[in-house]
Amino acid sequence: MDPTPSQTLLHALKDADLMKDNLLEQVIQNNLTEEVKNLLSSLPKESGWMISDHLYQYQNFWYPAIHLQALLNIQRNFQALDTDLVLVTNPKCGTTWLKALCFAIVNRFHFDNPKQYHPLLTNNPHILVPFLENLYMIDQNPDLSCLSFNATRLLSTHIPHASLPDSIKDSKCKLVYLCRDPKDTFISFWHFNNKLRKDMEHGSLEEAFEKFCEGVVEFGPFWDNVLGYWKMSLESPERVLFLKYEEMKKEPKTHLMKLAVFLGSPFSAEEEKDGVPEEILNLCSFDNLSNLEVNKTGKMPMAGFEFSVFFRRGEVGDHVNHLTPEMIERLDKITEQKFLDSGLKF
Ligand SMILES: Nc1ncnc2c1ncn2[C@@H]1O[C@H](COP(=O)(O)OS(=O)(=O)O)[C@@H](OP(=O)(O)O)[C@H]1O
Repeated sequence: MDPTPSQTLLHALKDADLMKDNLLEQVIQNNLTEEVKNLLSSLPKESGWMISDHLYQYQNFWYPAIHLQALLNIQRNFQALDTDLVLVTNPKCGTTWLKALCFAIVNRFHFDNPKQYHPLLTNNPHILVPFLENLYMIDQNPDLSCLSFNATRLLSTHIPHASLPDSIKDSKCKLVYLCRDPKDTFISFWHFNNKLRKDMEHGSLEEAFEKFCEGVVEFGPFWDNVLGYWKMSLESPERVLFLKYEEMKKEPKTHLMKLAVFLGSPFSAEEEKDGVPEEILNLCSFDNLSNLEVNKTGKMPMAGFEFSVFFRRGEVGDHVNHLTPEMIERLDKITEQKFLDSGLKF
């Protein structure tokens, strides 16, 4: 089958910097179907503060055009399997870490000597556990057979619960949701955006903060994205494991053990004695991953940006170095109000 014009363009741009010369906008326009172009013209629209020029509100959440196209493709065509494992996050909440941990847990019997060889040593976690949005961005119905590495297909998404495809809602597949303090999430977003935009205009932190507070951010409002999965985890704890980045940082081993049990692959007493959980934690640690050659110099296929943008500080509380006390108070108030009566706290 001949490649579509957008596939040809993407191929040619494989190593290019999409952020330069507005190439990203060209790719986006090339990949939108007439249906989505028409839909976009009817949706509420805001100027974006991340890499996308604009965000569109669909089913109460905000998306760049290319992700809206992907969402419609996913809603229409993605067929979940009961054995799938879907990792869900708001962007910048620790997705890369969660992907690495889950990949290492689920595949540990294939690579029982991670010091010798492990795919995480030579591949970025986003390659091993791809975003559904990326798979469905260019292709309306991509071949997912490459994901069947073993019985469990590992996938990830930022799609809010309300917009998940029916096939995920109706299947028995498991979901792990990882959330993070919105103040640190916003700051992580802010730095990520600036790295991607390089020498292009960044806009001010204050403007971006205002948009974030209003909920205008990819796959946001942040709080609504969290609440959808929080409620599902309360209703169906066997299907959704709800985790917090801060708690994982504080007690990594406890959470790794919890993850393994939830994923149906608990560590045996012998594995514990042999220090397998510690080995996995070390393999997936910020220090280890961020210092691997692949993550220092490798690039995200098609998008062209460096894998290093997924690693910054990996700490809790960095927002105090960037937000004023007034900003902190404002975000905390919004969080308190949004999570009121939900039992969720940060
Ligand atoms: N292994 C590991 N352990 C702990 N923390 C880690 C790890 N890898 C990445 N990070 C930090 O996670 C932040 C990036 O978030 P995401 O991975 O969710 O980004 S993305 O949504 O996939 O683009 C970003 O947080 P900040 O440092 O606060 O910006 C990364 O540094």
